[in-house]
Amino acid sequence: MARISLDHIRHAYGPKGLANPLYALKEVHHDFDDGGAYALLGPSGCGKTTLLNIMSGLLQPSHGRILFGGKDVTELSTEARNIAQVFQFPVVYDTMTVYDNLAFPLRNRRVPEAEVDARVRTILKMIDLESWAKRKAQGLTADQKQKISLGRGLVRSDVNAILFDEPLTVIDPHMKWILRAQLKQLHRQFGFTMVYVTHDQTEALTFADKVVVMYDGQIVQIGTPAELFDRPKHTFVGYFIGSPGMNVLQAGIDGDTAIVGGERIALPGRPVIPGEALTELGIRPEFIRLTRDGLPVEILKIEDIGRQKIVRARFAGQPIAVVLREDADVPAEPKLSFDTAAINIYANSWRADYAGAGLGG
Ligand SMILES: Nc1ncnc2c1ncn2[C@@H]1O[C@H](COP(=O)(O)OP(=O)(O)OP(=O)(O)O)[C@@H](O)[C@H]1O
Repeated sequence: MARISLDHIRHAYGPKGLANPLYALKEVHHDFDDGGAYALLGPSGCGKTTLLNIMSGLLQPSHGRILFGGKDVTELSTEARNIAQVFQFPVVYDTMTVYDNLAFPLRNRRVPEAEVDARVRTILKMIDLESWAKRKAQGLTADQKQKISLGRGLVRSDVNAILFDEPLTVIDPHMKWILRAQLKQLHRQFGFTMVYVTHDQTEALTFADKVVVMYDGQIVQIGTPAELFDRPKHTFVGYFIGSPGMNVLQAGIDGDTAIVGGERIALPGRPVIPGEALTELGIRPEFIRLTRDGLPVEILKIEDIGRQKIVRARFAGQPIAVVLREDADVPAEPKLSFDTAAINIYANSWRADYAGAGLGG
């Protein structure tokens, strides 16, 4: 296992030496800790696969270096980096048995046969294909084949890291939960450094200790699921994590008060706003209540989604969502109350710290 350091990495596809290249990765400067379980989360086209392929050596970055345990591996091939990689679609040898497919990476490295057998049996059990061990892979379904790909990624215990690129896309939903839980358990047991690409927030939040949120070729926040929920660093994180996402309202700032369409909202402190920034107020729907006293609001509709109600409303001319417990009463003429401590202020889309309030970070 190794710490993976990305040292000022940037990447542009297409011919080298263009005056104004279009960067698929703008600037990534970050360390992935030895033994960490990370998810790279973001929408389609934000650069997740590009970043993963730079780590594995499938792609050479246009700028910057990549280090494993402090050693520069930028010029090294995938094989020389000693990485296991699992892709979105199955990569299996159809003419080999399921057992031999799993044994292949170990036999390739001349691991003693007794050890090969022990490891392959463990993995067969994990992916629930024990009864298929002696059958040729060509007869399997796409999702069984993908389980073999996953198993091949996990069979070696001596890799520097295991990289997963949306590995559960073709797996049925029930099996997804099981495999994800097993990956997590394997991580706890063996301490592999794991990097897992996904655009699915549930997948990212359940798998990873640290979620790396990417947007438009940049890492916008790295944090625990709780940090991403409570203190989104960028309005995109607020919007992308959570369902519905964070409310983002255009707001003016007057000391420790936000002004939204003429309504004054107390803040937990005085936000530090650089120069002429565009300012917004962010609050998650879970931290707004409908009360008898408070700010005027127009209710548009109430969606009952089982254990919760989502209230869609208009506040000071802007759309707003409120999440209520299923049994919560909505007063006859409801008003809005914000949980002051849960309000984040954004300047040019980035979260501003509150001066001296100890809420930064
Ligand atoms: N081989 C390529 N040549 C040119 N442009 C590319 C190539 N691969 C990716 N891109 C572009 O680079 C950007 C980042 O793509 P990337 O595949 O890394 O994103 P992603 O977040 O993994 O998306 P997805 O979830 O759809 O796979 C996109 O604009 C994409 O069109």
